[in-house]
Amino acid sequence: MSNLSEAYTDNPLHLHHIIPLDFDSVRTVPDSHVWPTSHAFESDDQLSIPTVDLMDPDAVKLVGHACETWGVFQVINHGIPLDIIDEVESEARRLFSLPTGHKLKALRSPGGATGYGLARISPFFSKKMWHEGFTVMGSPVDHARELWPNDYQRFCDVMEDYQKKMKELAITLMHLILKSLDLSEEEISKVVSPGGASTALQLNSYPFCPDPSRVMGLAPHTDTSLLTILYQSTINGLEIFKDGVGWVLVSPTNGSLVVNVGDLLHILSNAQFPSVLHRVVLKEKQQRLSLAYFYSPPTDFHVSPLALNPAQIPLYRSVSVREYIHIKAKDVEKALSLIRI
Ligand SMILES: C=C1C[C@]23C[C@@]1(O)CC[C@H]2[C@@]12CCC[C@@](C)(C(=O)O1)[C@H]2[C@@H]3C(=O)O
Ligand SMILES: O=C(O)CCC(=O)C(=O)O
Ligand SMILES: [Fe+2]
Repeated sequence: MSNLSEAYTDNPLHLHHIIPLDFDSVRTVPDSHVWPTSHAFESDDQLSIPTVDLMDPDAVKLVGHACETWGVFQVINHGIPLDIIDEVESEARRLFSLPTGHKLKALRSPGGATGYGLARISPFFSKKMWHEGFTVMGSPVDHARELWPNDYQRFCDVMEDYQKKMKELAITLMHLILKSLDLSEEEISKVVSPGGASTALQLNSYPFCPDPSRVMGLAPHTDTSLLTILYQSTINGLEIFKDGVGWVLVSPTNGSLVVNVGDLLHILSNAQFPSVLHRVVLKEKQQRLSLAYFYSPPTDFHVSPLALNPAQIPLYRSVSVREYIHIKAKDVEKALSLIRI
């Protein structure tokens, strides 16, 4: 067993942690979705995460500094044509605007990884999130056929093309990031190779909400990946947690993509590049969409701290991607500390 989808089969979820609310029919927020209001919902909307121009000759240094100090940055001049992003967004809108009963035809199965449903972290929170997602790993044809038996090709073509482009960008970014850690080309090519990677594309929708200040779009979490490349359409909502500051809003900027450090890069960099805690709050009643692309090594790859100088001790034991997914499925909050030496 070595693909990402199979890595999730041993940790099946209960259906009530997969099936989203029937958002079409609710007029008020049900108690199951009301989160305690506290100062924690406040965020700093003045500070901004760094922006890195990928054409900048100093990109290696800039990317390294951003990973070290923020764990997240925006990229511009990333080479992803904006019309391709628009097409994915429009196909995602087509999917999420189907009636709830219809979307359930493509429901993620309890031991499955792909299809329509709640975020995987749902079981760890007592309140439900105001969110619905659709996970794609490679070809989405099986689920697309369930949704549109006679009209699934365009959705598949657009999703596959986007994943190809995202993979190229993820590889470019990984080279820059690992170079900034002073890894040799040989070491880099062990971690990053075009043929060998585990990847997933997550379409996120935060539906229209009658009372946005009482709900949580996506609860605070770190991503499991090496890195995640996120496109957020025009609506605010993404916040990252910065030590000493608190929650910082990441406003969408036209044409830029948000890159964040995931747990696997945290381990690989021996915590020099910490994975960033982030969440989505609803700032407006209107529906918000985002597209998250997760890039990781193959599931049988062992991740351990690299590029240590003689004075440094490894903070984490070696762990395969597959094992780390299992550990995180059991305890999302403690996963990193459970492999700490
Ligand atoms: C590859 C993946 C990362 C992810 C689990 C998944 O199989 C596909 C969905 C991803 C997502 C998106 C929302 C937040 C998150 C924590 C979750 O519950 O599902 C991430 C997962 C992750 O990074 O572990
Ligand atoms: O919707 C967003 O802006 C963030 C989504 C996210 O964090 C994720 O899919 O892991
Ligand atoms: Fe995330």
